[in-house]
Amino acid sequence: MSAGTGGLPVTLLTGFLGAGKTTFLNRLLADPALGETGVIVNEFGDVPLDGTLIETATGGAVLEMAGGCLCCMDGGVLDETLADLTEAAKKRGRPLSRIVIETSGMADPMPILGEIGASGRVRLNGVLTVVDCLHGKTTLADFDEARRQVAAADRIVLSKAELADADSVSRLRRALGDLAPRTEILDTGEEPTMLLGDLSSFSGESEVSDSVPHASPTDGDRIHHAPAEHAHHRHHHHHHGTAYATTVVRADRPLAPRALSGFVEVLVGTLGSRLLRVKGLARLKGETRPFVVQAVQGMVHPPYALDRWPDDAPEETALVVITHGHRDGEVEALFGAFTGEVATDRPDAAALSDNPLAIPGFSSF
Ligand SMILES: Nc1nc2c(ncn2[C@@H]2O[C@H](COP(=O)(O)OP(=O)(O)OP(=O)(O)O)[C@@H](O)[C@H]2O)c(=O)[nH]1
Repeated sequence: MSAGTGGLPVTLLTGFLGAGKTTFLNRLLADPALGETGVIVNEFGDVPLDGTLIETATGGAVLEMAGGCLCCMDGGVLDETLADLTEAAKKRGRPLSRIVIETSGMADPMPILGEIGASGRVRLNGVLTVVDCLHGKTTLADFDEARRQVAAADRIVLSKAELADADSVSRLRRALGDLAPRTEILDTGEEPTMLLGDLSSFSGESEVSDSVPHASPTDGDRIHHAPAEHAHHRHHHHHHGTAYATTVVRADRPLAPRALSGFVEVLVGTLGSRLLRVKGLARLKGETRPFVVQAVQGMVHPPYALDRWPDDAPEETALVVITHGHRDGEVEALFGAFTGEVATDRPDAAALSDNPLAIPGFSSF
């Protein structure tokens, strides 16, 4: 994407579900050389976690948009958000020197780039696309959104290289080279200024057409914007309504760690390639701190504790599960089997008797 002139520079940070966008962004934001950076985070699913994780890591100004998808929103929503973020920073006496927009993992970058281009107040610095070395190759083969994210990149940043073997990283690099032959591929370990600096000197695939190749703040301001309804979905290249399903499972009682880990492991095993993402906070027995729970496709990442519960989050377990292809109630049924929580969208008796894992006594965790 070629950069515009004038206005505050905006970098679009994209990449498929769980690729490592937030982790990478936290690393970048920790570098004082980057100056005051405003962040707009867009998550799919109504448990906003990325904003909390970024605030926790940086204490910076974060403006969060949760529960919708930026590329499906009405025109003008992003522009208003950019204005609010800039104003809030000015009021704090810390004017911004750049803005990063982290898209949701299923976002098509093109409509968002259109919105940035239409905004008179900012200029596009470029598009950074994070690609996960563990899952990138299959994700690129299976999901149009992932290919469009790569095709739009000015720079591609590889994450999780240390978890993958050298051969699969080379194969991934070749696949990326086919999709975006002129785009530089870097590692998340590069110098932050190199990664987030002026991207305009690197020309990626500056035109993304419809013919994308088919492969087989502690003191920060946080403003919540209500997402537009998906009914306003414009015609572009993804179909959240049908292809992806987002389920939120909740429990207000503290959970036994074994029940939680059992749920996540069996979910991964049962859903197989249909499972794309699990993330959220858990309230565990004997713990006052919340635990961050994360899985990306078949990989369960180690949970860790935050120092405290976010101010705006209830002290309860709330996990977002994103699947590709949906069977009604299956995620809720598994959660119920491990935690003793009944599915909320079905009559309790049915939820329990249909439960494939209802082992007597097990739900007493
Ligand atoms: N080992 C390792 N783990 C990583 C790396 N990058 C991300 N992760 C882990 O991968 C999981 C997902 O990372 P996130 O940064 O939340 O990914 P994301 O792209 O922001 O996720 P979504 O916003 O849900 O699409 C987390 O458990 C991270 O700790 C990496 O380079 N190495």
